[in-house]
Amino acid sequence: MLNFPTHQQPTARIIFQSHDHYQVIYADRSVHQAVLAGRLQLADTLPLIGDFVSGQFYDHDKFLITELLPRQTLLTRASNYQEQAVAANVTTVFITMSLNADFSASRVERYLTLVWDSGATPVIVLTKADLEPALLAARQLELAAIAFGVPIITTTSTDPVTVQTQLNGYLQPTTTAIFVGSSGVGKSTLLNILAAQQLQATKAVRAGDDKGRHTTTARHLYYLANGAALIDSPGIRGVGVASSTTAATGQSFPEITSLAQQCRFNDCQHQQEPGCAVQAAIKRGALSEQRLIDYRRLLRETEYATMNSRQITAAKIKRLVGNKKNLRRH
Ligand SMILES: Nc1nc2c(ncn2[C@@H]2O[C@H](COP(=O)(O)OP(=O)(O)OP(=O)(O)O)[C@@H](O)[C@H]2O)c(=O)[nH]1
Ligand SMILES: [Zn+2]
Repeated sequence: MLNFPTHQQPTARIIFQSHDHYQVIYADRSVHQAVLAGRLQLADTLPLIGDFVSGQFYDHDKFLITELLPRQTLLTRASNYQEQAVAANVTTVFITMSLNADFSASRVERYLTLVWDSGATPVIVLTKADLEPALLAARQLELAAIAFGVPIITTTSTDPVTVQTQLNGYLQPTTTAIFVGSSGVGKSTLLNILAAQQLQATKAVRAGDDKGRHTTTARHLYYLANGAALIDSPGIRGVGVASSTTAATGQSFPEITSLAQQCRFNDCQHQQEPGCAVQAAIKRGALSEQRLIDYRRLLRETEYATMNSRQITAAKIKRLVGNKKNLRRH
């Protein structure tokens, strides 16, 4: 039997969700199609993958979800400045990054913020060590400098036995782990090794798929034999963890960066400040206003990418209040 919270009504766990279609698993590992009771459909907080719910069976084996049980943790990400829930009751987040093209220490930093915010514990997992043996030591060192004691595991799918021994220590019967990371870094591959069976069809070459391989498009929760739960999730590159930095934004807009050096104030926001060289350039037609708008948008996105959810909300409110003040002035 799986390790579920006890409750007076039958308790199940959500292992899949697509719009209003749910799948739940029972403590005896039986899987059932499920729907939300009408009352829950209108609630502020909808059940999501990883949630424990209670309810009752109908039509023999279908499950009616009538109550969402309290969450221990909630993993979210920022998407279009909106906080978006990823999974509930996750205890361990494997921040998965490949040692080749995908590698970025600053992205790991942003993932770490997301994970600490959620209440779960992070573990950094580097994949594809076989592809970049020469870079391995330097990249491990680079990460160690920002990890502050968070475990760093190095894996290669060419050595599945070592993958299992390295990761099994983090997979207790009470664990719910999730793999997050860009598409193609090898999350499904690790999951398959851990489950020692094909849970996700990795590398399944399908006609019409130009990448020639399966891509995870929906989140699923799986239970391992020992009772540990694992969630596979689609790549979340660029969603809440934008890969560009504020400095990189400046590099993409060199003309604005150089104009800004002529602004009267060092911290000029190029709005209505006196002596703003950027606004002056727009007035005389040397710079398009759209360019400044694009610059601001990207700057904002990269700022948000480094903030936690509370900071994002605060920044949004500040911006809103600031805008209202500006409106009143005109
Ligand atoms: N050389 C090498 N290839 C790997 C390794 N791990 C995974 N791959 C390959 O990388 C490709 C992508 O692996 P997946 O496991 O599907 O990646 P994913 O992170 O689940 O990707 P999404 O489902 O798109 O999020 C596959 O062709 C794997 O065989 C590794 O350690 N070494
Ligand atoms: Zn300015």
